[in-house]
Amino acid sequence: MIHGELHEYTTAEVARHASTDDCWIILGEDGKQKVYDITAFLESHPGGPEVLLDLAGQDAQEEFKEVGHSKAAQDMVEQLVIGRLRTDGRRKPVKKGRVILPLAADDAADRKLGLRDTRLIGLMGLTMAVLFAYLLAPDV
Ligand code: HEM
Repeated sequence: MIHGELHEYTTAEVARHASTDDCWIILGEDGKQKVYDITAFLESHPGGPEVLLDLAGQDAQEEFKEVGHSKAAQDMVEQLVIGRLRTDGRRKPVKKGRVILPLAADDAADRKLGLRDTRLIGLMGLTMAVLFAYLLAPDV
């Protein structure tokens, strides 16, 4: 298929194809993403159908790269292309269940630490005040 003639799909359209009998994914670098119908390939995927179904209807580029797929796998992908992703200049939508969680947990830990620090500083100030009051108090 000639690249220029590929049909354009939106992320919303791709997202509607997310089941075992109708499964699309998005692959490719930002701005050059393509849409793939992987329904017929699910069962023959050497990595199993589950990993693909988890990403059904979504952008799977990051995960595809992380696995370090062979050149043969990358060539295989191109047999399944059905169109291009419509790019509207916006950032990619954040996917559900991404690595955002540990970061959020870190944030929470930071906030907790901040609160504890504030309390500690307050307590130190109070101790100093009492100490000074005691030291500076006129002798009886
Ligand atoms: C249409 C897209 C895909 C094609 C054509 C494809 C093809 C292949 C092929 C041919 C292999 C065998 C190893 C290799 O040659 O690299 C493989 C393994 C694997 N793939 Fe995919 N894959 C696709 C998408 C994905 C995605 C999105 C994931 C998401 C995590 C994934 C996860 C894996 C895993 C975990 C293995 C097993 C690696 C191993 O056992 O060493 N694949 N895939």
